[in-house]
Amino acid sequence: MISSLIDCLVNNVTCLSLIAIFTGLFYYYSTSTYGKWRKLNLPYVPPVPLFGNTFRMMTRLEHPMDTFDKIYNHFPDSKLCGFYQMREPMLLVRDPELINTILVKDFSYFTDHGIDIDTSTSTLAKNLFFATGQKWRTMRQKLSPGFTSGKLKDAYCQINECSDEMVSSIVETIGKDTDRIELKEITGRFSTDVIATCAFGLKLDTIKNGDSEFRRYAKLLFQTTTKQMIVMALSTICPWLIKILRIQLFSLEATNFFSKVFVDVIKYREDHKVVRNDITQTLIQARKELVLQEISTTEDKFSDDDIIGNAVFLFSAGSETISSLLSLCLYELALNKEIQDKLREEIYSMKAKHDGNFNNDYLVDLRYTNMVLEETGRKYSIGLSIGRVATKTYTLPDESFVIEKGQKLFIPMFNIHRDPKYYPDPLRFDPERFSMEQKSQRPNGTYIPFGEGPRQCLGKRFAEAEMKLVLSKVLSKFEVLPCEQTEIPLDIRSGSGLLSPKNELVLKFRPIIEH
Ligand code: HEM
Repeated sequence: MISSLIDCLVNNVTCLSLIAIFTGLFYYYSTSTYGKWRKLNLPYVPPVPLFGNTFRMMTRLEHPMDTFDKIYNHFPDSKLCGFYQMREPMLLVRDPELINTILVKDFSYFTDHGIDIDTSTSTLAKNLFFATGQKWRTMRQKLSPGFTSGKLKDAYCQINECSDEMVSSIVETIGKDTDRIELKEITGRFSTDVIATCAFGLKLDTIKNGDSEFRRYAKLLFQTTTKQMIVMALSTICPWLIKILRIQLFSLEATNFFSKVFVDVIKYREDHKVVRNDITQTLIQARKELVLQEISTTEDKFSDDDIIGNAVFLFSAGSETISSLLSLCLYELALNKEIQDKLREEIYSMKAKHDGNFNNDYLVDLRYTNMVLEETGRKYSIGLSIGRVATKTYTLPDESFVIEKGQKLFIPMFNIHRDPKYYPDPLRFDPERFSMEQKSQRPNGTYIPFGEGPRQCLGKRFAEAEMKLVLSKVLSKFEVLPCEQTEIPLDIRSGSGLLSPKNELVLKFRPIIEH
């Protein structure tokens, strides 16, 4: 009896000791990085064990936009401050001049995005955005020819066709029973059709025929799911576990769907010797040089998966981003009638000047439209932030701080774009902020919706041309107005990885007679 009591006690003590040791080790591990900013004497937001400063974000109690807003505003007078994303020490760069130095002048120290992702687990992860070092440099060089102004000119005609389809679809809807149009859906269908035809020669007709698998899967790729949040959390706590278990970050269903489509497109073009002046052709050329001829070195080996991964990335980057920004632009135009009228006046007069040719000169002449789009990109920086990692140790130009190799940087573009120091009354939609005069008064690094420097968005010019063309067509035919279903103010905390309207975005479309 006594011996069994002793056994039980010993067992319990062993068990409790093990739990205590494990808890102690776990606590130590989860907080072991938290001394970094204190030691470096950098202002920082005090972290909580394991979650750092991102507990509410990681548990989805708060949108990332709100989490980073609080961190950004914590130290209004600091150039740099620290925070912890789970246990990862992050350096938040608040100073625009320094941001510009990092992105442009001293880019060679900060060439990578600093996203921890095991590219061997998913075809989709093998794309330019996640690529690092020499592999990024080689692939960027191969893909850039697909986005030159010459290639863009070839795309105008296809973008115009899709814009006409969008106008017809609005006319059809209005002719039926309602003049209310839900913008997220129609702009999403439009941008899906544009990227499919311009980049891959696929005529999807999503606008005419309703939802398509392409649109469904493209949306899926940008959605931040609970699984993704868990994988992201795990990748900062125990990255080795993700590697061992080969956990996929992206939807396998969507990855398989797109992989099959693009394998088929490339195979068809090669088998039938079809040559077109588009992004697929650029990818085929990259495949020839990097995969088939193996021009690359061992440091940057490429496989067919790299080609497919980039095709899928370009497809999704080209559809979801434009659809969000276009919806937000039309929303602001509906709420700001004078700006809309001024924009329409410019479209009419430039159409007359260029005899109705929507060519490059026409687009260059759309100066006010450009200002409207710039202001949309400022107020709604859909990417929220830009990431970089120091690929070499870097001393700040004023020698006040050393950024050590491997340090991840967080560039808060959304917050800079809404900082009253650079943009007074930041929630007011005012394209005049982008007049030559006002622009020249702002420091570099205060306007970066597409990033900046050698790693700037590859599709920037494509995106700008596409939005100018579709606005030209739609606003020539319709006046957009708010209605009782329009959400004011608009909540942009959507569940996708991008900032975009959380709920339906409904506007009233009133046909106008073009003069
Ligand atoms: C309104 C539309 C868009 C916005 C606001 C946007 C924004 C961005 C941003 C902020 C980056 C990161 C830049 C950096 O790290 O400095 C980026 C990268 C990228 N974007 Fe876009 N983008 C848009 C449309 C597009 C389109 C239409 C495409 C292609 C069809 C595209 C392709 C890419 C690629 C390939 C990268 C990675 C570049 C690299 O790492 O070298 N984007 N974009």
